Amino acid sequence: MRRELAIEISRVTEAAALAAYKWVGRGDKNIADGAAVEAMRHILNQIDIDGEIVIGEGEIDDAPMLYIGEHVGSGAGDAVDIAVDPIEGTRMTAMGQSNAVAVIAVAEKGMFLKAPDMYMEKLIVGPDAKDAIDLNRSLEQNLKAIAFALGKPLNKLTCATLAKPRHDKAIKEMQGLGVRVFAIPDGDVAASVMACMPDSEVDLLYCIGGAPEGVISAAVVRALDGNMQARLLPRPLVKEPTEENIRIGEEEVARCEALGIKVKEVLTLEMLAQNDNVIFSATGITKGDLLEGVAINGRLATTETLLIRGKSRTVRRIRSTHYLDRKDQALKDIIF
Ligand SMILES: O=P(O)(O)OC[C@H]1O[C@](O)(COP(=O)(O)O)[C@@H](O)[C@@H]1O
Repeated sequence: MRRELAIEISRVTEAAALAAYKWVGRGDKNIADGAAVEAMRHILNQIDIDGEIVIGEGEIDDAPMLYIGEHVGSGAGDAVDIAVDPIEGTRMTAMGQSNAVAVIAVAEKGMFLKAPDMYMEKLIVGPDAKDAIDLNRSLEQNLKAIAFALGKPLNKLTCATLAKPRHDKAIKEMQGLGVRVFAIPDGDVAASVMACMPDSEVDLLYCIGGAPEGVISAAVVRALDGNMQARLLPRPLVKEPTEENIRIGEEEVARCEALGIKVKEVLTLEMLAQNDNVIFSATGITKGDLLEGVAINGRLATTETLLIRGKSRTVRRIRSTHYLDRKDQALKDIIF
């Protein structure tokens, strides 16, 4: 992938964040998501790539834009696979809460696992603990191995997770071992980035979240030389085993089988993102632990973007000032 593509990709998440901002705190996550999707697609189609969405907004039947299999870009240039989450934290956006981001990951063709939209158990660490994780072992064994690799006692270890009832037991267990737990309401991609960033106080991420978010996280883990292991979990193993959830679970297993993936089997980082020639871009929508949110003052908007290019392992923080009246008309129609 040509080097300049990274900068062009950062414009995609900037546009999505600006579009989402209009809907921050307005209570409708679907409208917010729709605006971010439209903005993302608009900019993607201006870029010289032969891109295919492999992690997106769903199948063609239920997602009019950025559906899985959709081709984006001018068709000229690098053939790439693209994983998008136009709003990672739709509920936070709708409720005006912190930590919502727009994210995208781009890789060479065929490098991302085409994971179905189901739950995924994820364990992520940064470079210094990359050899310490094994999802076949217990959480306690993993925490001890990570602490040992980092040369610190368990009570100096910090784990990010999602504050969901399904994690109550794990959170209690970790806290019982003395581990400090940051349980955020939503948004495990940003937390995954923090687990791998050299200047972050988060040592690991452990949670059950979305598989699409897991693949996007794998891209950034790859780029930052961390490690990740994961397991796809059918819905009844995560939610109440109601009739509906059992039916969904059976569909998920069938999807996985069709893709040649075994549910509940440990997936390594190499299976999730096959090499580190990836581009990852995230722009803050609302202010968060990782990024500043969008701020608009009259015709001026500022955004903060984290842009990571795996090949060179360059991490850029880009603070942009946008003169909104100079944007092209199609983008203005989405943003205003
Ligand atoms: O809301 P659930 O079902 O617990 O799913 C968890 C997933 O939802 C999120 O918290 C938010 O995702 P969206 O905003 O894209 O829906 C993800 O970060 C996480 O992986």
